Amino acid sequence: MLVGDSGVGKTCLLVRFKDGAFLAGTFISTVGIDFRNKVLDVDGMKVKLQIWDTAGQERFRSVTHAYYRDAHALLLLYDVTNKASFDNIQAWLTEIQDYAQHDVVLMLLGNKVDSAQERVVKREDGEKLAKEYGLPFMETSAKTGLNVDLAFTAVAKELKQRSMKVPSEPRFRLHDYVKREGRGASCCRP
Ligand SMILES: Nc1nc2c(ncn2[C@@H]2O[C@H](COP(=O)(O)OP(=O)(O)OP(=O)(O)O)[C@@H](O)[C@H]2O)c(=O)[nH]1
Repeated sequence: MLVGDSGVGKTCLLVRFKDGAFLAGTFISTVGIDFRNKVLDVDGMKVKLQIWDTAGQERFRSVTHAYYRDAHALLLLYDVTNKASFDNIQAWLTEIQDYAQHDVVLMLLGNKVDSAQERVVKREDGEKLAKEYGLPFMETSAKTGLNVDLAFTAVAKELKQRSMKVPSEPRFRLHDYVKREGRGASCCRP
């Protein structure tokens, strides 16, 4: 799920990743929520990502809250040419803490780095904030495509790894079940 202030470039980042194109021109703000699928090859395995693009505008906040719970990963964006969007990251993190799964994969992205002249948030500031919260961090450009595939692929890799991990403490063990049911446990031991 892509989250962050309105206008930071969430839709453009997704379109760049999905179609390899840049939506130049008039800014059409997302209404509510939208999604696109993309299948990625991660180390020889096909990983299907369903990517939800949320509206950054405050008035849609209650809609997006409902989607956090089911998100496995969040890309949290700010715009390097917009200081307020960077300052609001703290508030977004609070929101994520309140509504998302506690183990959600989270990455911080500073978008629009192609606009060097208008940049007001330094790379080091993004790095510092990410370090403070223990988050992976990248600077991206939906316009040039810089680091866009890299960011989504990093998330897909992490999700794939997690999905393949064998839980260290299985929630359900046949042996315990057999004992509880009063049947001879020995017959079911390997
Ligand atoms: N220069 C530059 N402009 C960008 C980039 N990404 C997005 N934009 C522009 O920023 C504006 C907002 O982009 P969107 O992707 O619609 O922003 P959003 O975060 O989805 O906004 P909401 O839907 O309101 O939440 C558009 O005019 C885009 O063309 C980028 O990487 N570089």
